[in-house]
Amino acid sequence: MADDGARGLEAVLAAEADEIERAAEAALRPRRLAEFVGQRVVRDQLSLVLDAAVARRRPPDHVLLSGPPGLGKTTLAMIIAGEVGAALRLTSGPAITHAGDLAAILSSLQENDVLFIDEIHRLARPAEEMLYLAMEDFRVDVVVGKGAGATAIPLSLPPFTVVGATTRAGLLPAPLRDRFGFTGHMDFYEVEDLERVLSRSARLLGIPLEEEAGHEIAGRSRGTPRIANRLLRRVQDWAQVRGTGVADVAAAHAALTVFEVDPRGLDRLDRAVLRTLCTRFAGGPVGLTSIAMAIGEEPETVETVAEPFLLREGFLSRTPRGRVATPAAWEHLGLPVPDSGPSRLFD
Ligand SMILES: Nc1ncnc2c1ncn2[C@@H]1O[C@H](COP(=O)(O)OP(=O)(O)OP(=O)(O)O)[C@@H](O)[C@H]1O
Repeated sequence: MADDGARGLEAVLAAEADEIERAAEAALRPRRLAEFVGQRVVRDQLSLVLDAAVARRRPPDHVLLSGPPGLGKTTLAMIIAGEVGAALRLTSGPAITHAGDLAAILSSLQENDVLFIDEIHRLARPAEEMLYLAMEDFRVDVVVGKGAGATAIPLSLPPFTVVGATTRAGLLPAPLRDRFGFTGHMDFYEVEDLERVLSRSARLLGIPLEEEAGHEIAGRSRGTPRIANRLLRRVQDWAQVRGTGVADVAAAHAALTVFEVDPRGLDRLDRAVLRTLCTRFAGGPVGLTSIAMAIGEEPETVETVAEPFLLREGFLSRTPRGRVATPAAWEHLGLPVPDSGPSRLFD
């Protein structure tokens, strides 16, 4: 009982912390495309699509944004709505458990609304089918009644735009993917772009940020603006509570040490994945689920949060037989690289 109570409290505290994080994040979101840093290709493509829509006085084509978490997909959806002067409705694949939930959302849309569906790859199949009819024909069949007496009443919808976000475009069924007029592939940010994100955020947070400190934080942010902003807020905490009130390089080093973000930007989760792979599974190959279970995480968290970064940084390799730690991973953890290490990659 006491344990349940403690877990309950932990969940409440975690939810509150999440809420605070989300509010802090929202305050730092760019509102216009011109303020959106980096992702030059997607920005250019979007700007063309949006300008054309405004010129034609038509809602823009449906847009799919794909890429790892925290790169700005939600921000871009908000920007799309803002740039064309439309209202934004937000939902997500996991929130729509029945086709009826989606029918309710669709039938309440106003002309030109932008409907943002986060994690669109997690929509249930019946909802997915309803969505592509709505996207193509601006129509939804509302089912009235139950069993043999049920009838589908077609309801026309006003023109609207779907912005779908996915961390895994490959999981989207082709018929749904094909309904999007444009897919923006978002990639990790360069350090220089993150430095620009940080200096903008520091201005908004009212904390003086020294250039060298900005460079240090950006280098440890795993190519991800969400992480850059989060680390900046921790550096701000340190600077204001234990430092001089300025986010200088000493504050950056000290705060990032306290929060266990190492010089290559690996955090606890990344290191847990690598350490488990090296010490419990002898460097692999090993399946994703085994790694996730060994560290008490969801396979999806390991796959979408830690793995893309570890792959990109050359710490991990994916083979048909499972994940393998590269020599760089052993070295980073300060472990001797096993002789057979490199050759196992090519088993
Ligand atoms: N290009 C950018 N310029 C400035 N800030 C950015 C940029 N991209 C993202 N951010 C900031 O990073 C944070 C996370 O962005 P956002 O929520 O849009 O990411 P996301 O890709 O939708 O993530 P998820 O898929 O996990 O919801 C926001 O606070 C936003 O202000």
